[in-house]
Amino acid sequence: MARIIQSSHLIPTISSSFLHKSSLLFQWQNLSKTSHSRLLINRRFSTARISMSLRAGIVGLPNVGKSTLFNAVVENGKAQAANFPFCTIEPNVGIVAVPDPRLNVLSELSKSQRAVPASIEFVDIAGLVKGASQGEGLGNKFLSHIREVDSILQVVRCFEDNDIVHVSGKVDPKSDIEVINLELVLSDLDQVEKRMEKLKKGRAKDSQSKMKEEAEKTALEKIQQALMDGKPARSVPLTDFQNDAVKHLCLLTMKPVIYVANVAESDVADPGSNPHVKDVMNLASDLQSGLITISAQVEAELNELPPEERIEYLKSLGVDESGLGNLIRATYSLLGLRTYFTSGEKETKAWTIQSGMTAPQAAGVIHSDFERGFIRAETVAYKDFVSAGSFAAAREKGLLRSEGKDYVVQEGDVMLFRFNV
Ligand SMILES: Nc1ncnc2c1ncn2[C@@H]1O[C@H](COP(=O)(O)OP(=O)(O)OP(=O)(O)O)[C@@H](O)[C@H]1O
Ligand SMILES: [Mg+2]
Repeated sequence: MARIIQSSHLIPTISSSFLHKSSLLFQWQNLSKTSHSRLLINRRFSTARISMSLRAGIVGLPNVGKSTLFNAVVENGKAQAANFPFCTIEPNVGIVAVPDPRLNVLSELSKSQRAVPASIEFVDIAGLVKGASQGEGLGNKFLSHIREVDSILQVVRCFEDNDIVHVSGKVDPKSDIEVINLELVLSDLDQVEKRMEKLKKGRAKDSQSKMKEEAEKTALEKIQQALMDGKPARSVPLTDFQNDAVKHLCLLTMKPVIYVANVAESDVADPGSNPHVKDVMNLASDLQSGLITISAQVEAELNELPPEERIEYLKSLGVDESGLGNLIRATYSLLGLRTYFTSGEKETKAWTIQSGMTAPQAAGVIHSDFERGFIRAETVAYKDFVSAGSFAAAREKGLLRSEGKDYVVQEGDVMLFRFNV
């Protein structure tokens, strides 16, 4: 319930008529010469679920700074994006704007009434403990929360503080990371084995489903082997078809991970000198994952200060800026996310897609109907849009391309979708 209320904050123009397709269609501008196709000038619509916002789950052992980081990101999001319909959906889910200067440039050129940045949903997940996959702690419940996110930010404690209890008695990032990763691996293994048992019954009737079942079985055998070796599912090379076949399992170790080394105030200026951070760095690189160093505590304290005192505080720590903007941008790019824009008089909007998405898939981020009925996408590169000044001018100059369903959307494309539903 809270989600839906807050969604309407995020996209204030969603009204109850959104639910009625006919009225929704009525508002789309029909610029097509054929009576069936419509040209969408993206404006007011998004799915009731906030589909442009991908979810990053903040995961880690208890007491490592997850909530401190979450609160800092969310509070800062509010402060940094006064114009952004930012919201906390539930106490532990918050939406944060992704800073992007291109948005305002496009918005000014199109004389848009408003500019809506891309966003990431951050989810603060309760601490995992050893044995979680066997139901220890709050075990399976929290593993299921991780299953729902698109990517994982694994917070690793790199600060020493005798007053703050460490569940295993001492600060040891390598062991902490291993504990978490083992729980994720064990949970996936359980899931994979249950699924393999089911697949043995071979329920597929037609040849298409049989092929899919076979692909799933082959993929699961490979994944099972990797998991038994303690390796994540994402380390297994799979074909696109196999990947698709196992997607429904939402395996935890298939999700991209960024390690967040949470350091003490005294390490902010030179985190690399902290041996715990070095350990995390080495592991992150071995595990082909990203790494961000931040002090959740400093970020939380910065939020408490009036703006003029923030600069003083940062200076006293030997740094120029807060690490949060960086964290958000890094999360966005390390997760292979890309931005495309829609730009019109009503609104200029940045949409988030996964790298490699085709034009219909990108259209589907706005609404599933646009993917289903996709015909083509009028596309212009960001810099060409800026040099021409508008879609019409870009068309006149031959900079506007008409792209079909196989077109892979490029970073910064400005797009108009033609579709037929
Ligand atoms: N970089 C840091 N330096 C010093 N103290 C920190 C730092 N980050 C967090 N803390 C402190 O660590 C304690 C635990 O933080 P927090 O509640 O955010 O942990 P958590 O991972 O959310 O724990 P739980 O799993 O129990 O929810 C708090 O007292 C917080 O102020
Ligand atoms: Mg917490």
